[in-house]
Amino acid sequence: MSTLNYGETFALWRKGAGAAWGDYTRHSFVQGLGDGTLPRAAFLHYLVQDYVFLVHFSRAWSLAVVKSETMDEMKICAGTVDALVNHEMDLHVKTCAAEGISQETLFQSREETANLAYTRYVMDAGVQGDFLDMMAALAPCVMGYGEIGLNLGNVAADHPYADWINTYRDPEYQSVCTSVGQMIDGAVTRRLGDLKTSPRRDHLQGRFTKATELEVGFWQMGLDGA
Ligand SMILES: Cc1ncc(C[n+]2csc(CCO)c2C)c(N)n1
Repeated sequence: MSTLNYGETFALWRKGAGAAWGDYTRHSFVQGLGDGTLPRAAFLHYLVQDYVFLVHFSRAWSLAVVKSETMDEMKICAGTVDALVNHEMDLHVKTCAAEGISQETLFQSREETANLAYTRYVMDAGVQGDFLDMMAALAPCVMGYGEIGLNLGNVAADHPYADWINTYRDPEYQSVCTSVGQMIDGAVTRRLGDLKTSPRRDHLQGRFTKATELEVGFWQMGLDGA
């Protein structure tokens, strides 16, 4: 499985999350994206909420810049903030505009509880904890979408969700997952040595698993609110 090259720490956390990881990456929302049966209303509901999500996620990655201890950590985290603020959020605005959702509607959308819970959980991991607490809470988002993109595989150009799927299947996105995974491995070694024997192992696993569960809640919100 190509998730192997997302790093050792991720592999350990992914396994430790147990059933929650499959609930996230194989959620019925994801199956619907893959086979094209996801109702458009559910996708758009998700996209609008995801815009608000990305706003707060950018704030969280910015806090990770503050918590960085090396140039490598700082570069990856600052690069993610740049990608989110200057590229990915624009893409949401354009996709929504193409679907007849105005910028005004997007900006005024009400943040749903499942959405708020996830991003504020990640922010709090950083306020209360250190860089590793943040990485454990941020990793499911980055790596999960990479794995979902690979799982969904090659789709025809006229598939209704081809753009979405290809964004995450793309080698460019896959290499982001690899770099983030390497950076996390380095950050763990630097601070803890061997994660498997570290007293912080369970706490960090708890953060990763909780964030994974919050991703499940996010997909469910997309389906329920449509
Ligand atoms: C709910 C939700 N979870 C994950 C992502 C994916 N994602 C969010 S930020 C980012 C770039 C690196 O952090 C990626 C891939 C999303 N859009 N929405």
